[in-house]
Amino acid sequence: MTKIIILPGDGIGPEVTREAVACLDLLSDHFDLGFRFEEHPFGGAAIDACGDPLPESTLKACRNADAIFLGAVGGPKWDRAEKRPEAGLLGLRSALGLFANLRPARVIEGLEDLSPLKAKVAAGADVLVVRELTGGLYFGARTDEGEVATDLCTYSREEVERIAHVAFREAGRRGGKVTSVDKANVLATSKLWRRVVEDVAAQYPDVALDHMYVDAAAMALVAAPGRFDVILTENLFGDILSDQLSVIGGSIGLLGSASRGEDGPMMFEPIHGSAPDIAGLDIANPAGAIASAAMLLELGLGLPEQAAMLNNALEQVLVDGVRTADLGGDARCSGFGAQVRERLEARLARHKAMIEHLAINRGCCA
Ligand SMILES: NC(=O)C1=CN([C@@H]2O[C@H](COP(=O)(O)OP(=O)(O)OC[C@H]3O[C@@H](n4cnc5c(N)ncnc54)[C@H](O)[C@@H]3O)[C@@H](O)[C@H]2O)C=CC1
Ligand SMILES: CC(C)CC(=O)C(=O)O
Ligand SMILES: [Mg+2]
Repeated sequence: MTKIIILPGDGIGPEVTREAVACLDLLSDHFDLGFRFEEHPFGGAAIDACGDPLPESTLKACRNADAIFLGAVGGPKWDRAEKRPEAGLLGLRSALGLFANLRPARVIEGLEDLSPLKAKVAAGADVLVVRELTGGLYFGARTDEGEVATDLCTYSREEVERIAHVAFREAGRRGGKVTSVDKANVLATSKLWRRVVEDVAAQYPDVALDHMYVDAAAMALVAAPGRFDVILTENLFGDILSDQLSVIGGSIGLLGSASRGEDGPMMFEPIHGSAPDIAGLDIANPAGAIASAAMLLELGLGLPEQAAMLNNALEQVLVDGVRTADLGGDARCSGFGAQVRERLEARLARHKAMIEHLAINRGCCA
């Protein structure tokens, strides 16, 4: 039995999560993977249920899970809540030690028209953002004295080292290049970041390293996304740059992500938020959630064959021209999910036929 904790959250979170989990369920049935899905309150929904965005029971279930899947949290309903839904998300990432957040983005071949960039600029763009997830401004001390407020940004050598190792290892498996993004012309934390990244780079002679200031990197991402392979950056910069990067492939609704720590269960979530402006309308794009489910299969559970099947089915739906509103179409969230499962079922049927064919042949030869 494989226990997968589901945190649908708020806004479009439950809508996109439903589509992704249905894909996982289909694969579990076909391959007899024994997935058991356990849903828990989280974010605004948990505030409504018990006054806490991260209830103790939810955290306990996550700690004991094989993998965690999250929709999204937040929304205007809780803007004035004593503890906001987003505090639950930061608390969960921190409690599970999920310091590394991987956000891959690419322009799919033949789908350059989805990019707002010129086809020539977009072609071949394939970037992995490795975002530090449990340090920096989001986790520093805050003060708010009414007319003056502060947020403290802190990074230690150890925090930079461990995320840098993740980025260099990923680059070694991909295009062999890390671009470290900071603001080392101004910020002390960025100066430390750059020194430590240089030190770690010395251990990876086959991976090229360059540095960019975050403002120039934001510009280069839209001017020449093809120059990047792995972007290594801190929490705030990674949050902002990955939303920007998502548009290069078409829409924020397309991107999934994986978060991991030194050990323990990994967490998977689309990079978007709860999108209150479209919640409840069944028009959200579930592709990012489904891509996150594929990452869960591959990185969380070590099932690359099943992950590839799901990714192929997802890509085929886009190649076939099915588009949700964010991509200029009129497909529904549920309809898009159903189309992915239809393509997936066709692949599973072919897989079953192939296994039966091999079994018959083996029987003949025995
Ligand atoms: N991981 C999480 O749970 C995150 C939560 N949030 C929270 O979500 C709430 C809304 O934040 P926003 O700044 O509006 O960011 P957002 O990512 O929710 O939405 C930004 C824009 O993108 C669109 N969009 C997002 N996902 C989409 C999808 N799957 N399909 C089609 N369109 C999509 C939305 O309609 C909106 O116009 C806030 O409370 C914020 O704190 C924001 C980012 C991440
Ligand atoms: C609460 C926020 C830090 C969530 C977010 O925007 C993200 O992780 O992408
Ligand atoms: Mg974000």
